[in-house]
Amino acid sequence: MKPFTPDQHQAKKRFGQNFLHDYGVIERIVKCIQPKESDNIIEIGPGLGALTREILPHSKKIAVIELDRDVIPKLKFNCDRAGELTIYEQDALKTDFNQFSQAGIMRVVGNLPYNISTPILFHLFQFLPTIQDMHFMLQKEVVERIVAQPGSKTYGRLSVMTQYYCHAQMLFLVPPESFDPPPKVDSAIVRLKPREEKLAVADFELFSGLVSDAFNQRRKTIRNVWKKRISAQELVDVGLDAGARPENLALEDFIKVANYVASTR
Ligand SMILES: C[S@@+](CC[C@H](N)C(=O)[O-])C[C@H]1O[C@@H](n2cnc3c(N)ncnc32)[C@H](O)[C@@H]1O
Repeated sequence: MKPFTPDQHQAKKRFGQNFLHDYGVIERIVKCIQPKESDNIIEIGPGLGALTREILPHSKKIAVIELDRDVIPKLKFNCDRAGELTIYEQDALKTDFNQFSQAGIMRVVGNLPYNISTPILFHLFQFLPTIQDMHFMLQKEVVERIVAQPGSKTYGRLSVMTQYYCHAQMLFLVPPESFDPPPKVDSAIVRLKPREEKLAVADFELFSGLVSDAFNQRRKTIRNVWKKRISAQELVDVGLDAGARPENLALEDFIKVANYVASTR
């Protein structure tokens, strides 16, 4: 394989560019992904190809989505079999991922630009029926929020909504020195597997709205947070403590409340 030359490009802050150069970390990510020849891999933000060039020897179908057109020639230069890559020079946030599903169920990977990682996750949640799994490098705090359980400080809207869609697992931490330039934060790899069985939510908009309202006022009790939607007695009737705080409710509790409110309209 060609030597990797990540110093060939001046990183652009506005694109969240922190290029991975730690080979040990790259190898560990590839081991976690376990790419197979028949996989339909979609990489978001390949940059200079640190990950791409290590996945290419394993998989035949790789599509990459990169917003910064200046890195594309360097990405091609760094990859031994660049001709086998399908390159989309576009914004992942505006990409219709259904277009890739003709090549089979997708495996989405990427060392995401941290400034837009949450919007990218919510964008991808629209395409879950055609996604097998996702492996992302994100800011460590974001991964902690994704996998957080009720009662923890980091548990919030991102935890509930991600866990509604997916099983989430933090795989390992990555220090700033593994990147060039080093970010100001620690990073972590997360694996997201879409739930095989969709959870029974009667009205998704209502559920999502109740979750947002709850965590926008996380210090209040649920009786107060939702007083216009459901009474304290009704909360007790669905099996909840009306004096609990949103951070103490499990995903299933939010669903119970949402389905109850939906049934009373
Ligand atoms: C953190 S860097 C990772 C680069 C490379 N994968 C690596 O690990 O070294 C994020 C990459 O995402 C690209 N990017 C930023 N915003 C994007 C967007 N909206 N859509 C697609 N790619 C984007 C950046 O240009 C950059 O190449």
